[in-house]
Amino acid sequence: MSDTRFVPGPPAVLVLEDGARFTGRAYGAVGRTLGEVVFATGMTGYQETLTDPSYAGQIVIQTAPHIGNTGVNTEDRESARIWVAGYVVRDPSRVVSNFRAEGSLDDELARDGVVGISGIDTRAITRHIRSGGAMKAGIFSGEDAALPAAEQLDLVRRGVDMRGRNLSGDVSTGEPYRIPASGERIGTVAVLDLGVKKSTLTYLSERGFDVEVLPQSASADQVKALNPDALFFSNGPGDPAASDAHVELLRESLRAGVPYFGICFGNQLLGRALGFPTYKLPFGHRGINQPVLDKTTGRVEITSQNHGFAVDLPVEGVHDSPEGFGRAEVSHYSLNDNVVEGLRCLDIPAFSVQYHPESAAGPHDANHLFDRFRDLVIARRDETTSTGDQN
Ligand SMILES: NC(=O)CC[C@H](N)C(=O)O
Repeated sequence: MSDTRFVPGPPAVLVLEDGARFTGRAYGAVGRTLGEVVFATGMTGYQETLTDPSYAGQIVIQTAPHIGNTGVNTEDRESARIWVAGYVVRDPSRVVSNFRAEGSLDDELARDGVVGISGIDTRAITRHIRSGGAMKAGIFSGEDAALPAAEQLDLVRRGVDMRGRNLSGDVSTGEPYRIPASGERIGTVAVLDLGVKKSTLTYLSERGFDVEVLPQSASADQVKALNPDALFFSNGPGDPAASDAHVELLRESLRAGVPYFGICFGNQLLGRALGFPTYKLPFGHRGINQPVLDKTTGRVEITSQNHGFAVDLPVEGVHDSPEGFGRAEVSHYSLNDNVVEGLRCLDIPAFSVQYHPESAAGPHDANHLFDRFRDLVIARRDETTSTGDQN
């Protein structure tokens, strides 16, 4: 148990684009931050949530009231830093109490310069957003808390909209790197890092892939130079409609018959590559208790999710790809609201899910999808060996 004690910071205010104001105390860094306000319903796993790069540009409201109890540790980080644009909590733990803790969340937020606010009725704001939709917001603390309310609101309204936003360059690795297979080696997977989480790379390596991680700016030639047995696009922040270069990169690889698996942003980009549009959800899905039906097995999985956009397709039926990639179907959908949660191509070796089979945080119901990917790659390899197809 650490003796790090949380002392509530100076007054702070959360201002929403529609004019709503909620007062509290500074938590983490003191100052000003702007972003899109969204809520996450996970009862555990705040550290994994905060270090998920998909949250870049977003002010996250945690509906679980008590946050920070177990502090922070190196092992539970999903990336090198906290990525949320701001953090809104009800009741930060006064003490850190866990044998794995290396420090407090309050200090970690401050270290990464993340402005937060505590003492907020997070459930009330969640209900507000549930009816009003995700919107722009700002947290103002310290000197910024004293700015006139009209000025604060003006700053919030002039903030950047998540629609049309490409944030991949902010979160992706600058340089390629490699993680060797830790299981029995089956081949090489090229991973386009659009904001990848550590757990995803671990799962891929454990399934026998040498994992070649590429920056989001990678060219088709860079991918080809690796002669990969498979391609993977990660989760990531931003609007999939603003990622044309990634869509083109994916199309080129799909045309060459390279097996593909995508998670979250990688699902939206598969949808776009096939020629289907994406759209913005009213308030998104963020939490670790989201029920999804896997149509291919008839099983329900309780999944970890974090998305504000989705692929626009009817969940029933088979859909012809307007881009000439054959037939595709919705393989998974949300049992809460029928939103598309997975795609499966019937004529090319490609599939993807909108949710997070790597969990972290969340239940492990969907981990088997990494096996599905490995099996797809092995099947494709056996097929090309027997037909002499060198694609
Ligand atoms: N976790 C993700 O990959 C999120 C994808 C996308 N940025 C969305 O909000 O829908």
